[in-house]
Amino acid sequence: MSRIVHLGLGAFFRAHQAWYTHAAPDAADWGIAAFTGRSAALADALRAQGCRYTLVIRGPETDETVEVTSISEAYAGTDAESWRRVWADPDTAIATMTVTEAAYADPAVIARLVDGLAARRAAGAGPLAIVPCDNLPDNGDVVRRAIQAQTAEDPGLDRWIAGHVSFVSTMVDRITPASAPGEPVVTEPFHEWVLAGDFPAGRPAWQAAGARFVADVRPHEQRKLWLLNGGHSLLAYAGGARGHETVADAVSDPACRAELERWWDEAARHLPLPAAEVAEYRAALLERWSNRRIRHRLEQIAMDGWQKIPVRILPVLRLERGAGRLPPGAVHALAAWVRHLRGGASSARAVLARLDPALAEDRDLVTAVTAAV
Ligand SMILES: NC(=O)c1ccc[n+]([C@@H]2O[C@H](COP(=O)([O-])OP(=O)(O)OC[C@H]3O[C@@H](n4cnc5c(N)ncnc54)[C@H](O)[C@@H]3O)[C@@H](O)[C@H]2O)c1
Ligand SMILES: O=P(O)(O)OC[C@@H](O)[C@@H](O)[C@H](O)[C@H](O)CO
Repeated sequence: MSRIVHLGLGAFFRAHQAWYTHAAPDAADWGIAAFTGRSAALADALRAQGCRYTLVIRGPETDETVEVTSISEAYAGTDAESWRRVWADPDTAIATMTVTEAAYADPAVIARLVDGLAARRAAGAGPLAIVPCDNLPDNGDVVRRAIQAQTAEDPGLDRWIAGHVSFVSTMVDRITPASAPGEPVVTEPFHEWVLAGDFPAGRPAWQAAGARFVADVRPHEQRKLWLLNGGHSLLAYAGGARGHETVADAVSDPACRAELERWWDEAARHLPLPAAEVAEYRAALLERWSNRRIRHRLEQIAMDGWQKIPVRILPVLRLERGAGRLPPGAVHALAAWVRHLRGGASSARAVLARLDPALAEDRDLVTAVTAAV
């Protein structure tokens, strides 16, 4: 039986949400019907293994191997008939997604959710929770607004969604490098999942596996997006330029490490959290990133900067500029990204203008980023 439908059968989903569901004490009641983004290859490979797969939890010295059994069905993203059937099933209580940050701006992705919701409404299958698990602030709200933009001309569906669908915002964390279809998924021992929102048709006892249910996910999200993901992006661009291949390589380079610490100092000033908690998180990140047995490639992290920089670096940059400061850590992160983009016609000003026209008018900032490129 499947009671969760998932979109985006990538490595992270298999290391995180599927693992949490597998590890929950009531796992037997909660199968997952998982859909790939588009291609059939991963769904075929998974089905050939009875939907079971190996998760390698890779510590600094040893591996733990888990056979994850929470996926009950696997389909190609193009299988619209199965998609609608699962959404229309009254047993389905939750829809999760990991489709990359870029996909939230893709109307076709949102249209698939709308299609599923319309099938559910037509079947009278009752309420459910939508739980996005990508690295975006207020991801529940982002999906709600994107869906509303598409259902504005269908007031019946719009009202049904308002009365039956809960949008849960989440902070998700578990470093999981890319893996090929059929290969085990490799992940780190650390895992974190913080969720805010209702589950009107129930949920697995994910808390038993370490998930936390809170009223407001924002402080957790900012800590993770600014320190971990912002630090990752900085290392990806600055470390890549210095010839490093992985996060562990870059963070062990004193020049990259100094830039990282500067960025962290700036971000920490704006986190609504006790200083001791932030210091502990920074220390834990350095330990996680120095695990050389996890080969997390900078090239993978550097992708889609246009979606990542606005949520990882810009919030802190704006707060610093608002306080009249020209923050060297954020400036260097932007400069490293501009350098990474160069080769095309990008200049610091053009990059800033695409991010936010107001930033491109900030002459001191443009001059500082240009000088640092
Ligand atoms: N890998 C990590 O360490 C990690 C940690 C926390 C959060 N995340 C989040 O999970 C996302 C996916 O990471 P991953 O490691 O699984 O990557 P991945 O490349 O293994 O998987 C990405 C998935 O997204 C799907 N996808 C991409 N574009 C799509 C589109 N336009 N429509 C529908 N589906 C689409 C792909 O088909 C694939 O199933 C990240 O972008 C991030 O937001 C990842
Ligand atoms: O997965 P992306 O492409 O959103 O970002 C790359 C990394 O910063 C990210 O995957 C982190 O490893 C992850 O967010 C840790 O939980």
